[in-house]
Amino acid sequence: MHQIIFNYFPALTTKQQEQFAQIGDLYKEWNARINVVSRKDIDEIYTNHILHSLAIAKVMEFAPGSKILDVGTGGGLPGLPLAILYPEVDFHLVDSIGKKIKVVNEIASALGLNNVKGEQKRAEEITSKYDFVVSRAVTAMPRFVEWIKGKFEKENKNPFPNGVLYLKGGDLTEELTNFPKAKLFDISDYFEEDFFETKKVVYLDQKDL
Ligand SMILES: C[S@@+](CC[C@H](N)C(=O)[O-])C[C@H]1O[C@@H](n2cnc3c(N)ncnc32)[C@H](O)[C@@H]1O
Repeated sequence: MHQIIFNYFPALTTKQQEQFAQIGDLYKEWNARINVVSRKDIDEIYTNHILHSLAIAKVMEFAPGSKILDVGTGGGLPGLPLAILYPEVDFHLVDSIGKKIKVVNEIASALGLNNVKGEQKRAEEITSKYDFVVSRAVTAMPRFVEWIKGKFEKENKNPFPNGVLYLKGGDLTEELTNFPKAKLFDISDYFEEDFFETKKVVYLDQKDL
């Protein structure tokens, strides 16, 4: 099942391959105790959750030394798969619910990820600065932007200027009315599974928030 990750990311190191091979079982074990992904979806963990998270990496590669915030990470999505892919990038994963953060930290520790900090916190309370903010399925863009405005480093070290990379599905026309400069990337351009047919990565430059 994890083979799908190797197919789309053929340059993984042995360590990364081992981590991706392990993460599915870790999610299955933890999800039986603390619900972090829909239980009817857990058998599709590699496609619907792990590969979906990695769509962000197909849009833009994070430069080593970047600092990334994952807001409303739940059980660590998209942050944990991205942290495996980018061991030299620092990931701060926050969620307002403590038991979800327990799952994040347990999985990060079982995988030996030392570039992940999971913290129980509301997005609005964060005071640090980041190069990018990533997220999936947390809230509509206008509210999300209110939470994370002003939390960006000024200096850009990545291919795109610092900003937001948000995993979204469905019709975004209304949600993005106030963000005319948002760039939409179709995930179906990178991954052929039907699940990705209507799914997108939305990029917003922090200057346009
Ligand atoms: C539908 S879940 C998505 C979780 C994860 N991103 C995923 O895709 O599997 C939304 C998460 O956002 C969290 N959340 C909602 N409002 C938040 C806030 N203001 N600050 C931090 N987390 C928040 C919730 O606790 C919940 O875990």
